[in-house]
Amino acid sequence: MFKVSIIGASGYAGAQLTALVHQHPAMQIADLYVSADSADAHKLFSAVSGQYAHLAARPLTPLVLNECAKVAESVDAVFLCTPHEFSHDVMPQLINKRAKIFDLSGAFRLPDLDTFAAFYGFANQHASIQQQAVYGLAEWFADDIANASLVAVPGCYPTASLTGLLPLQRTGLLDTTFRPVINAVSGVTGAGRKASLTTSFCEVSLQAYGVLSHRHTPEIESYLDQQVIFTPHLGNFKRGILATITAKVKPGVTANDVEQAFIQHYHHQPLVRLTSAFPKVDDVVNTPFVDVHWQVDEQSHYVVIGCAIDNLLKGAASQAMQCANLAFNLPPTQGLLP
Ligand SMILES: NC(=O)C1=CN([C@@H]2O[C@H](COP(=O)(O)OP(=O)(O)OC[C@H]3O[C@@H](n4cnc5c(N)ncnc54)[C@H](OP(=O)(O)O)[C@@H]3O)[C@@H](O)[C@H]2O)C=CC1
Ligand SMILES: CC(=O)N[C@@H](CCC(=O)OP(=O)(O)O)C(=O)O
Repeated sequence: MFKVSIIGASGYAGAQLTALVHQHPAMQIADLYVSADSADAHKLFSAVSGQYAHLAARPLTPLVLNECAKVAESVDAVFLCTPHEFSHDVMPQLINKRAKIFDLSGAFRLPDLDTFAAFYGFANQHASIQQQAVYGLAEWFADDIANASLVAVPGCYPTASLTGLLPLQRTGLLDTTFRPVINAVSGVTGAGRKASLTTSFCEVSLQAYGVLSHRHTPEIESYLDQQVIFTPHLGNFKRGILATITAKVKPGVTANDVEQAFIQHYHHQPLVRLTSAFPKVDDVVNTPFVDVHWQVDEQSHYVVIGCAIDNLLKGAASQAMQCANLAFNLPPTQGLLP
């Protein structure tokens, strides 16, 4: 059995991951952590996350910062489901110990440190750690993930966006003079569990935010190798992301070329479902799948691609688990599908 500790276990992503580890046949939970001064310190996980009230009673342990190295020495995997700043600050203590590290935050996703500072508002001061980080988009970087000591698990919007665009980009079908336009709507859990005015029940109403400035724009561009226009929206539902992407293919590219690109890249990927109609959020919520569908207009060369995921699963916890399965040489869907 692989021993696993989860830091940030009381948050939305951390609680989901805790449940996934619990049901995984080859993993066992060692410790669940919250911050040293957390209001939830010493409470039971099952009491804080009532959805998991049926799980065995486990305390949320306050994490003493200078003891993080010990955590990484005592287990096989550490999942960080914590704010970007915390993941950044703690990483020197965690990395290159016994544990493989899976960081769900954005701290180590952007290889270009100037871009990182511009979009995150603080500097990534660990350039050598950044060089060790592997991007955890499981279907696309499986070999690197298998050998990584630090996996930077992608953001939820980039997972949906890159899954839709990479097949066309990698097969050279995209008209690169046209920036793909990504409009995506996320459920409110995407913003995390902490109370805020923007995400309070009476305030949430479908609205664009982060227009032309969201930190997921450079993340998508870094791994697509192509500039995009990305507009996120907050929707008045709890879970799920629907990304609708408008791109242009090169003149002469047919609908069949586009279909073959998706089939070639995804026919052997059990968690990518090429659906027969544009995807619905409800079909992926509480599942580890990404659903993908597209339509091509051969006259105008436009293609519209729809991708749906559960932001807390394929957009966070189940993708982290896919990465851990790859890193431990386990079947990629183990613990994720019945
Ligand atoms: N929600 C989503 O859809 C997605 C989130 N992510 C990323 O995953 C991470 C977690 O997100 P999410 O679950 O939404 O956030 P939440 O705000 O719901 O949870 C954050 C968790 O981190 C803990 N925490 C905060 N500060 C510290 C600290 N200094 N030391 C240890 N634990 C700490 C919190 O507990 P406490 O404050 O009580 O200590 C809580 O358990 C973030 O980096 C987010 O950007 C990535 C993809 C999708
Ligand atoms: C609805 C909502 O607020 N979503 C979050 C993205 C969640 C995510 O993917 O998180 P990280 O990239 O931060 O890890 C946002 O737009 O900031």
